[in-house]
Amino acid sequence: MSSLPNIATVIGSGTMGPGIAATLARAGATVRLYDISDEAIARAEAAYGVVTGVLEAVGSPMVPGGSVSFGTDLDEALAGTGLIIEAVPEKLELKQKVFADIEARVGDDVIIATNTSGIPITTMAESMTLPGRLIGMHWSNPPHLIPMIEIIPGKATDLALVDKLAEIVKSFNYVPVIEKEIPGFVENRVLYAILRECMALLEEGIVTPEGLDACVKWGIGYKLSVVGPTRLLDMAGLDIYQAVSGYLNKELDVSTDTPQFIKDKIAAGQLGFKTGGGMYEYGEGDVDAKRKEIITGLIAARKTLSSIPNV
Ligand SMILES: NC(=O)C1=CN([C@@H]2O[C@H](COP(=O)(O)OP(=O)(O)OC[C@H]3O[C@@H](n4cnc5c(N)ncnc54)[C@H](O)[C@@H]3O)[C@@H](O)[C@H]2O)C=CC1
Ligand SMILES: Cc1ncc(C(=O)O)c(C(=O)O)c1O
Repeated sequence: MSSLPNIATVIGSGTMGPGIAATLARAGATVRLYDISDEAIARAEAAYGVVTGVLEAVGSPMVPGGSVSFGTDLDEALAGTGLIIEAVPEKLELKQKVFADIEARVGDDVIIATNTSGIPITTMAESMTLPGRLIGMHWSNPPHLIPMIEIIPGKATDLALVDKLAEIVKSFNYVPVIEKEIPGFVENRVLYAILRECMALLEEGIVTPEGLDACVKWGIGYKLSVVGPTRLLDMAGLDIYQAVSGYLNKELDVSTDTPQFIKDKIAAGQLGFKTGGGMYEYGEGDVDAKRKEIITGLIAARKTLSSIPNV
């Protein structure tokens, strides 16, 4: 019998919600996708169609009986649910308010998971009536394509939940990675270490954005998609790592704030795809074309990576 509850609820239907909901539905769950905004729900219904096409394209197995419904009624969204995944904006007070609204409506045994990118679970749970039921469940974007989920218990989390959630994640063929709590968790700590150095190299004019993307994609991304960083050290030689890290680590960027040029872009309304310009400029139709290219590339890469041994 699947460990995935029959009914699951996703709270927040923005960038992450539709892909999470579709993944759970594909595994057989009746999923309710809830948002406070009618516009967000309308966008999510459209996004769900696209996501379903992507899941077909990667050959994601479909367990009969799964479905997604969309709505702005919280009572309806939570009725009979066994698993709630919160995916509202990354603001502590907002998330705590959402947890209070949920706890007032569901039984004590319902799991509440948060897709926070890195706010400590312990801090979020402080305002809860039953803090033991909150657990971090960090999906990576796009959530219907990246088959890995970080599981992070806070100090108060009931430890039985860790194994239970890991089984749920395995039930839809994703890899659960169980971690100790630390700000940013593991994935974003590694990603943000890379991004910090990348932004410093751009700011200092060491490399162009095109050059940086090519270097990181082929020199680092391609390799690391096949061999993880620990195995990579064995491949390179620990002596080489010692020799290079001995002079290089002290040269790496250690700034603690967001780079000024990024702040300037944000102040000028340049947020990336969502505003038609960011690190790159996009003309008419370019954003849609780039999004398609990225999804097509991720589908092809996932198929290939799934067919080779896990080294
Ligand atoms: N965007 C990304 O690449 C990733 C985001 N995350 C995390 O997932 C969470 C959600 O992120 P996104 O989907 O990007 O955010 P988003 O801003 O795209 O969507 C959030 C949605 O929540 C809705 N919302 C706001 N208040 C609400 C409430 N009280 N009840 C229900 N819905 C409410 C908004 O209307 C919006 O549709 C954040 O914690 C974020 O840090 C995690 C992994 C990747
Ligand atoms: C830039 C960036 N920041 C955060 C996240 C996240 O995992 O929360 C992602 C992502 O890809 O998932 C990201 O790209």
